[in-house]
Amino acid sequence: MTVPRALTIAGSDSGGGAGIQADLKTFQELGVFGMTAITAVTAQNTLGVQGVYPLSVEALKTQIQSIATDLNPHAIKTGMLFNAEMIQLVSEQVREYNWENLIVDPVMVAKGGQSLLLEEAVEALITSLLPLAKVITPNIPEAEVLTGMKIVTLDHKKAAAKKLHQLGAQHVIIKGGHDILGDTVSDLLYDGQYFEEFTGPRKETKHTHGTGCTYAAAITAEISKGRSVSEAVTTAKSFIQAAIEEELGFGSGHGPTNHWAFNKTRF
Ligand SMILES: Nc1ncnc2c1ncn2[C@@H]1O[C@H](COP(=O)(O)OP(=O)(O)O)[C@@H](O)[C@H]1O
Ligand SMILES: Cc1ncc(COP(=O)(O)OP(=O)(O)O)c(N)n1
Repeated sequence: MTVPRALTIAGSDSGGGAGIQADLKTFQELGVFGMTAITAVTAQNTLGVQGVYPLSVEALKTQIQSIATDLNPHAIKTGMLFNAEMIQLVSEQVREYNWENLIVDPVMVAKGGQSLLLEEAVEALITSLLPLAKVITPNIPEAEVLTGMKIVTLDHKKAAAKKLHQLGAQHVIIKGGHDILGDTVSDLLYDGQYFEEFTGPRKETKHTHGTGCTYAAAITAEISKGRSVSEAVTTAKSFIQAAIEEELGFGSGHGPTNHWAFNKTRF
């Protein structure tokens, strides 16, 4: 039996709700062996980010090399990449190792407003990494930065998704968490030909720290098992819906989502 394996290249969140920690918990819950290459260590809790400590490009390069030359991940996710040098390096290594199942979560800003990507790195993200992506998963503010378009309506979302596809991403998912408030939340998937919407009830809660990381990690886990992008997003949407609905409720600020809610019937 082949064990599905996924690599996350991202930042560490000491609070455990986002970043590497969210990715590993999600991989584990979905039956996927998780591996990590850490870009930066952050000091975070539910109130915000208290510190960002990037690793050297050399340290990142060696971590990815160690994994690539022995452990053969079936899918690779990127999260917080912090600066242009790290984006350049990851792009080179994705090409070098012929990694086709690349899921790019273009993390820019934490919920509390702290920057997790330097402004000057956006261009590298667009020109170097985005064209290598099988799937890119921006939220609305990230899609606005990447496209230079204002996104309010569904037509705006569709136009932005088309632009991101033209820039080279094979599949684009524009997430709806930042949409104008309604009873539902819809994520829009575009594969270059068709649009598909994934819709669920909106939960009124402040405990949404790490939703984007968790969702992209669930997509990555499913793709590492050989699922299609549409199948992977279907499972990921159920996973994040359960993780938000069954809230854990701790911390004085934006608490983490519940990574074991999706599987809780098994315990
Ligand atoms: N309040 C909510 N209720 C239900 N689903 C949500 C809610 N907020 C976000 N989601 C879902 O969580 C995932 C992440 O969305 P989003 O919040 O837009 O990303 P990010 O965390 O990157 O800002 C998406 O699948 C979105 O539909
Ligand atoms: C280390 C680290 N990486 C990514 C994020 C952003 O996570 P996200 O899932 O977008 O959730 P919020 O920060 O928006 O709650 C992070 N905070 N830390």
